[in-house]
Amino acid sequence: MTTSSSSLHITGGTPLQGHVTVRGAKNLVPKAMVAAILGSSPSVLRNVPNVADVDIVTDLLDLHGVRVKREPGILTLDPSEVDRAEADQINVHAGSSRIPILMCGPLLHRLGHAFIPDLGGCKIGDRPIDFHLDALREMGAEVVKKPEGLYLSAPQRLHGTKIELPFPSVGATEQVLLAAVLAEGKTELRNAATEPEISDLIAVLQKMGALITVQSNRTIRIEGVDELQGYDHWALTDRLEAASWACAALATKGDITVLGAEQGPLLTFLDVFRRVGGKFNINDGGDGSPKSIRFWHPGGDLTAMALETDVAPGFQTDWQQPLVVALTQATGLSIVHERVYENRLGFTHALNKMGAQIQLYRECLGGSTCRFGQRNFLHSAAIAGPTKLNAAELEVPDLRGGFSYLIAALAAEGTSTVHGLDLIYRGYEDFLPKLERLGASFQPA
Ligand SMILES: CC(=O)N[C@H]1[C@@H](OP(=O)(O)OP(=O)(O)OC[C@H]2O[C@@H](n3ccc(=O)[nH]c3=O)[C@H](O)[C@@H]2O)O[C@H](CO)[C@@H](O)[C@@H]1O
Ligand SMILES: C=C(OP(=O)(O)O)C(=O)O
Repeated sequence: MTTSSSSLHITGGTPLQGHVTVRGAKNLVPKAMVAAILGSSPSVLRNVPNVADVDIVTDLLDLHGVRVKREPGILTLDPSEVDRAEADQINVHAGSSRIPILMCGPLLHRLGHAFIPDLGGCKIGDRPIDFHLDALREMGAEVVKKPEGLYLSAPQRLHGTKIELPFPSVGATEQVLLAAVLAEGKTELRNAATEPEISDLIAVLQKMGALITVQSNRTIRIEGVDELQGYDHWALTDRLEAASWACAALATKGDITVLGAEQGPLLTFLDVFRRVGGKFNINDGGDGSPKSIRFWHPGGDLTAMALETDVAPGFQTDWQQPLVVALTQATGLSIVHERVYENRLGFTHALNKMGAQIQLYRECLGGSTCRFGQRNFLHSAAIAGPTKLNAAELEVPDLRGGFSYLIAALAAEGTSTVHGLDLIYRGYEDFLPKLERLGASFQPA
């Protein structure tokens, strides 16, 4: 049954089987919406999922005078009357998403000033925004921090500069792109992130008329132009959601076909999935049918493995939590070294309550060192398996951790209760109807 309750009783033990459709990426769509502010004509964005960040950014754009028309899967964004919004109106969205910080460049270009509320997003580390603010200052912005949020102004047009990020941050790379495309002169960004969602944002900006050169050494060169047009763009599919369903298939001994999933952005995940013992079959749409990837557990034992999360093209940190649930069912000792966020393994305590054997370490396990090794964070895990999982009472800690608890409850024996499901709507469109169609057994708590 389908429910909008924020707590569920979930009865495990049934392999998930069937099809789910995955649409545009949570980590691209809201940013492409922000990019529309830069255009001097309307933009059209397609393959848009119903996730919370799209609602939040729709409202923020609306507050700034961007007219957003929503049809199923399609947004039309008209920025012809961009205007200032009051801090107290914007602050309705304080603490709800990470996207508002990316509005700095576009609002500075259009209005000369911007107000940015406190950011939200998953509590998986400190998540500072120093790289963002340093880059904006270097481009000529003035930033004033007040208790209610950040006030930015650019008395003159932002200007190009040379920036080197201390770490290839996704958000800071996007910040520089969105600020540099209309800046005066050239920007050189070194140590940039290269996630597929960034390539897709660059594709959006290129359609708008931006001059962006991507080099092979994490350097991006942007030559500012005087004007950008609107775009028409089909958002890339959410590779993070696709991988989550793959892990659900593996952990529940199921068989799930993810419609919309594409091989390219999932290459690294697919390699790990195969090494653990999962099977997959890729339909790249060559025969005219929709693109999809079928993921299944072939029976027999899964294989423990060591892996480290990393920036692209490495193993994406957002894949880590769902995979850990599957690794509790693998034979032997798996090692997971979380190198992107200092605090993304806390969700494993609840898995241990269910019967998993996961030990956390402050050291960098798995071969390489990272920024967190000398700083006392529990950022490596050793997972002994296979372990039978038993039902438990669970509270969703964050987006991926929450989906991981759903998987764990569906793999466990007995009926679990999962609270705080609202957080999962940040990144998983219609996840309850999808689970229902896959044969999951649940009811409102
Ligand atoms: C909305 C969105 O797209 N979220 C994604 C984005 O988050 P987000 O863009 O916030 O992640 P970043 O890549 O910026 O963060 C990576 C690391 O850099 C650090 N850092 C970042 C910025 C900064 O100014 N200072 C700083 O120290 C962070 O604390 C973190 O340890 O990329 C992450 C890494 O792929 C993903 O897990 C998130 O799903
Ligand atoms: C960490 C994530 O998202 P956000 O950056 O929006 O918190 C995520 O998608 O797993």
